[in-house]
Amino acid sequence: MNTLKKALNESAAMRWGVLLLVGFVLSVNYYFYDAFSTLKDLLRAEFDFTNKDYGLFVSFYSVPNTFLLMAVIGGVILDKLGIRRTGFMFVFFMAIGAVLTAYGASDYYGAGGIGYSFMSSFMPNYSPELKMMLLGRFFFGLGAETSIVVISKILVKWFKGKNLALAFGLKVGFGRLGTFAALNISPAVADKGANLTGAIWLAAILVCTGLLAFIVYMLLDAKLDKQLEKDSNETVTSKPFSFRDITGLLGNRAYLYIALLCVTFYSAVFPFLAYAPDFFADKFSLTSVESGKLTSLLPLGTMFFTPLFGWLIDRKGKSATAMIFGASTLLAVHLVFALTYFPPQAPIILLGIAFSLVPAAMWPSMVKLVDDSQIGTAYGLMYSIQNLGLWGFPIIAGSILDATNPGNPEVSDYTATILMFAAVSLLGLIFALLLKFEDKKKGFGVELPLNKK
Ligand SMILES: NCCCC[C@H](NC(=O)[C@@H](N)CCCCN)C(=O)O
Repeated sequence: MNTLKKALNESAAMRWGVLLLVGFVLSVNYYFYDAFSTLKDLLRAEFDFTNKDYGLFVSFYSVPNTFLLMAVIGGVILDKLGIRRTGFMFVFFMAIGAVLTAYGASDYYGAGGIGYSFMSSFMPNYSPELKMMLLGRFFFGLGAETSIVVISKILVKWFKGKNLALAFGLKVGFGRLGTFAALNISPAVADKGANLTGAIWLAAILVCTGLLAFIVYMLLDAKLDKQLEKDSNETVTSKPFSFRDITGLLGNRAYLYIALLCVTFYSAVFPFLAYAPDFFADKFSLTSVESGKLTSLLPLGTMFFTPLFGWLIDRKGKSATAMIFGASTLLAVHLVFALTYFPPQAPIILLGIAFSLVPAAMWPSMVKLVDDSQIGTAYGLMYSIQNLGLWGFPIIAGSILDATNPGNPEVSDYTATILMFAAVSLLGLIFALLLKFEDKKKGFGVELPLNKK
């Protein structure tokens, strides 16, 4: 009889339970990120947000990750402090940031609550509400990006050798579920402005429940470590972090092209999504609930398509071609949105296909381009570069919108803004093509099935 007790990660039920738990943390992260896109008009009506103010608010998520290189540093901290301490710290930052944002939008704060007079004492062009919400978004972003890296490491710990690729595909699916929920729930709760703060507090409370879920995960993680008779500190990498790793990666043309594809592709999707409900509402005369539902077709499709494309690419390869196809589709969809009144349902589904193809092909391709020992730094750096776009493009989009719609009217013309997203998609397509040529020249094997390095 086998007297040895099975380790927790040997149990399939435990593994999928862990995926549910950390998937929930990722869902609330994406929920909060996307909860404001259907509230854009209400923020304008309630707090006098210009389009640029709104863009600034969306982009503040990326300030710590880009300018303080937090996505890279977070990965280094993770390797040093381990999953539990790093995860708790960064999910906590996320929760603090979410609560500060909701506080900034609350009636109590607006009526001169704690911090109001301080926030009124500088930069008078920005309202005290906006400044408090920016501070919140900063801490939320600081925690959110590194917590995504922590969750990847948790999945490796529990699923290595046991459906890891599927677990990663489902992880992205959990993120999209959060976006889908935000686009549907947020405008319904806000009730045309009657309960705007309620919708923001709901998003903040969800992030706090994510912190509770992470604490539950920490108990399982500690138990697993005990069973494996090793402290998570033992996961420390033997190789210390060096800035030369970064310069080395940037000297690898294939890495550079995939990082540039990452920033351009995601900049034409996430910042677009932040404006999409308002764009659809204005162009097709929809209510915020209807335009939220329409936009949510995109994350709904990606929930299913991303794992499916991941599974296909695992077996058939053709990652570089998939990225070219995804980037061209994105370009075509933005041109249709900008220049025609074609019913938006079909293009948004196509956008969902593009938004599944590129992530499913791009993230795993990294293993073909860089050495295993550099993979953490390679992803961290790619996140930081990506965040540069997630920081800049919401502001650029808002500025174009303000410039082409003087007087901040209720119904805006989005043509120039969406053409800007089309131009960014075109750059993405060029980088995808360059990646394919570079791969052909150097023989990295990006087109081969993933299990053949
Ligand atoms: N293993 C990498 C998965 C990344 C998924 C990717 N997310 C990001 O790129 C984040 N850095 C940015 C998220 C911003 C919105 N929440 C994705 O496709 O979602």
